[in-house]
Amino acid sequence: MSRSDPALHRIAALVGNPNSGKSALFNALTGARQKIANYAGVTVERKAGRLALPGGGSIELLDLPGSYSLDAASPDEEVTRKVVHGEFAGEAIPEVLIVVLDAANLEQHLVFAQEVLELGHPTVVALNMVDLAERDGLTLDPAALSEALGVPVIPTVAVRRKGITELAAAIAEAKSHADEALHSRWRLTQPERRLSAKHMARGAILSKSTRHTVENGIDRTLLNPWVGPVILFAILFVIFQAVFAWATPFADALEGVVGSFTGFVTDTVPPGLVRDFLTEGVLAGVGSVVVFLPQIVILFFFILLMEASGYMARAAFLMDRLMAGVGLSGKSFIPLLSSFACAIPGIMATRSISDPKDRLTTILIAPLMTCSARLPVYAVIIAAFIPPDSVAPGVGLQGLVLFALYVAGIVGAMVVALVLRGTVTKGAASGFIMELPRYQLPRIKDLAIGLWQRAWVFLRRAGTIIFVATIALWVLLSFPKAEPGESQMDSSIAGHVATGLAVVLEPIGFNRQISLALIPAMAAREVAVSALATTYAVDTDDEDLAAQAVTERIAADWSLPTALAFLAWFVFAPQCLSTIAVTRRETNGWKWPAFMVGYLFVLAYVFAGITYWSAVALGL
Ligand SMILES: Nc1nc2c(ncn2[C@@H]2O[C@H](COP(=O)(O)OP(=O)(O)OP(=O)(O)O)[C@@H](O)[C@H]2O)c(=O)[nH]1
Ligand SMILES: [Mg+2]
Repeated sequence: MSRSDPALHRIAALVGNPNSGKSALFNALTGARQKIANYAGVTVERKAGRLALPGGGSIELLDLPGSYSLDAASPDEEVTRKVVHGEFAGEAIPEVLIVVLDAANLEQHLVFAQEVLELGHPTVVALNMVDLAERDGLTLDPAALSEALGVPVIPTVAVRRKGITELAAAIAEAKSHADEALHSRWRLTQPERRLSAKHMARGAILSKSTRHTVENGIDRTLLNPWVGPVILFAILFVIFQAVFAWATPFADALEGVVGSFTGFVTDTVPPGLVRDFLTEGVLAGVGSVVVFLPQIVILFFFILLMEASGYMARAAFLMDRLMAGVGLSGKSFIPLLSSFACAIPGIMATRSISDPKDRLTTILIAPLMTCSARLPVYAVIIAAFIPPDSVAPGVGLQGLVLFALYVAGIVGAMVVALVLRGTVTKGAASGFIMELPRYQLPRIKDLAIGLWQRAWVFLRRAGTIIFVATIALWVLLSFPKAEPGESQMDSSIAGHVATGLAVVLEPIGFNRQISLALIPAMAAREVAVSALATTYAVDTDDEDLAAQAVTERIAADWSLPTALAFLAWFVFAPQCLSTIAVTRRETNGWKWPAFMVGYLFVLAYVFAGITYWSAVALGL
């Protein structure tokens, strides 16, 4: 299709990275004269408007979706590529391209700008958001940039209509050259574009404030390919140490409170069903979960701190390389990171991943990230079996084991991703460019609100889903009542179920208490802890023994290989129904949730088994 085909409209198009301000410029240039339709065959919006040119005449202006590259990755980018190449039927090649740059992120935005310029169309560059660049302490030199790019560069502030007239004039000027022959430029490779973007950005920046220089210096260290990951690893290590070291006094205090409640109920309520319900069901069960509140709060304190300070985006940037190694992009990092809180928001966050196979892979591995519901389970076993020793000054063994469990989940996820990308979700990895926010001192108030919200979510779970699941288990454990001389556990309904399950679970070292705890834990993982507490409380007639914390009962009752196998199980097992439900919703069917549950159970069983038998063989 020829550019001078008179049957077609003469058009100009706004292109640029996402969030550079294309739509804002589009609105400023066209005012209310807009038409919104869809591109043929795709759901991407075609936003067009009429731009009156200074000196008479007008041209149709297109607002294209943001893209990072003309090698289309997402449906949005595909539209941009087709439009600038004139591949859409009934759509002319744009006579003028307006490349929109974010002046505050110049280096990054210049990469795509060069790719557009290589097409050789008449082009104008809008250096947008100069107000934000100034706020960041950057003074830019549009003339130098224009020299380097070989096209006019117009500084603009779209939201304040600054530079709009100048931009329209430059578009009119470029349009008058539109009938000259195309002359494509030398094509660069992506790394070459990056390098020259760096030089051009440097040349266009006249001065920087000290703040900008300091931040760049910090980034040079934190984002250094060798030093950066070491620092990230060290930070995570400190976090997991703190989860144990700082929480202990608070957890002990909470345990004391639960203990005195139990004492109070035992003293005041006459023996019988009501007392058993309160002590064995409510206090032993729900109380055993609530004592983990300090650890949850400490973990989220650090996560919120990393988010608010701007470090989290840097961590994602560092992870991008690692992710590329297993066939995923850095885009998967944020969903996977959210999964450390809970897989449900994590899986929902995968909607931002454009490549469907990337997205599916990310959904399938999200449950392997250690969600906060697993923390109580890990913590209770670690407290029971791992002595609170120091392996080095300031390095506690318990924190180290917890750290190892988190790492095991991550490594597991990466290996699974690698396997999936080579088999069920085969395909090439897509590229990823991310904007790094500025560093900020976190505000105490925001942190406090964030922590309060997390703590409240946890307590609400304890009061609802965990409470209900624990009480249901208590009922199943308490009836029918045992004959004198029989154990309550053996005669109860739950006991019979456990005996049935033991056939499958005994080979991997699980005892009957564990078999029983795993079923209600499908509702929420923390229930495993409350279920164990209730099971042990029901299973004894000895008041003193019943009042003991679940940690002590487990320490006395389980072998170390069993405890380790239980931990290994929880690293992999798909232990919560809500995750399965959200996977069904996000993948539109039962196929992928079924696949996910299947592979996770197999991994959990195999790894728990391997752990158990290795530990037994080592004589632990
Ligand atoms: N301060 C400032 N903000 C701007 C400027 N131009 C745009 N913005 C804001 O930047 C944000 C992104 O602008 P959009 O116009 O939506 O960006 P876009 O390039 O169309 O983004 P996509 O359509 O996602 O590719 C909006 O919140 C705008 O209000 C500017 O010159 N200065
Ligand atoms: Mg837009």
